[in-house]
Amino acid sequence: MIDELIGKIKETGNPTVVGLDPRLDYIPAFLREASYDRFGKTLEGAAQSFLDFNKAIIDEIHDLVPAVKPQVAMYEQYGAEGIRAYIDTIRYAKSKGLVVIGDIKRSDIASTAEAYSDGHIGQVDVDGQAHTVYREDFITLNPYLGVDSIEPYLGNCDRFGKGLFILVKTSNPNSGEFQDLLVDGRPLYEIVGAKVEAWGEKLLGANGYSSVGAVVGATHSQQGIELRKLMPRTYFLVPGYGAQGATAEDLAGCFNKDGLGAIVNSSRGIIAAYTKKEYKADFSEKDFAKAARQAVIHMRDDLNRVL
Ligand SMILES: O=C(O)c1cc(=O)[nH]c(=O)n1[C@@H]1O[C@H](COP(=O)(O)O)[C@@H](O)[C@H]1O
Repeated sequence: MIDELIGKIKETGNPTVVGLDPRLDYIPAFLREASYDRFGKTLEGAAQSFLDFNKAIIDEIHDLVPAVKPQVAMYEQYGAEGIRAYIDTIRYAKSKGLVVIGDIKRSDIASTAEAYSDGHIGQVDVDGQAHTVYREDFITLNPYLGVDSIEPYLGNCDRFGKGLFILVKTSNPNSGEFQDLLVDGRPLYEIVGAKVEAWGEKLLGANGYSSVGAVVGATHSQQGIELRKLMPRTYFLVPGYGAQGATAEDLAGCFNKDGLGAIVNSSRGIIAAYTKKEYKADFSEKDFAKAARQAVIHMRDDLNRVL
């Protein structure tokens, strides 16, 4: 799967991932009202407004970016209806040629991980009848339980041509609480990074990168530089640009000299761009998706400036 992602990055000349993290707060009122007219102020009403919002944004950005990253929590909180919107968002994004990174951050013992893995990136069996369910291309994982908790996903990556992004150094302010602890004189995130690089060795693609990637927060620029050296074959998913305060300069060290090696996510900074003062003058609420397109162009140019 990493080669498909790299192909799309080269085709668009853009390492930007649009994070599809919808919240009712920034679904434009006209979209929410249209959905409530059909379904009332119900879970279905919320979920339908998310799907309408995502589709409009995907229509505007699919030619500009390689990938989208729906964050499952935003959908899951609305129950079955929310999950339906998550699945329908994945289907729609893929129908437009986008690579889909399902941000599900799962972690459990192997027998349970197998169920997550089969549902998201493999297939499930119903008495001899195989079904593919969520169909993300990549998913995010938490490695805290160790290699046996990751193996069920590695197997499905190989079998179904999928990929992973595994948390190594996260973008949040307290990520150092555990991740920076020194173990035999080495920070834990480095030990995890070396493991992720090793886990990916069997899934190397034609471009020399593995389908087993790492999440490395843009907010920790020095660690990004160190991890880039330590993990030459691992692609980085880099969140934290924009709404969390990281700049293009902060994350430049996550890339290799050839401009590959990392994709950078922005969620609120793109999908809620129309609410921000720098876009308000040019884009009304009705033009929220066009504002998102403009924000993607701005981010693409900003990233390419430092590559
Ligand atoms: O795995 C992630 O994508 C992730 C890891 C991390 O360390 N930090 C982080 O912010 N994320 C996700 O990236 C997105 C960031 O959203 P914005 O801050 O709105 O751009 C959210 O979906 C987070 O869940």
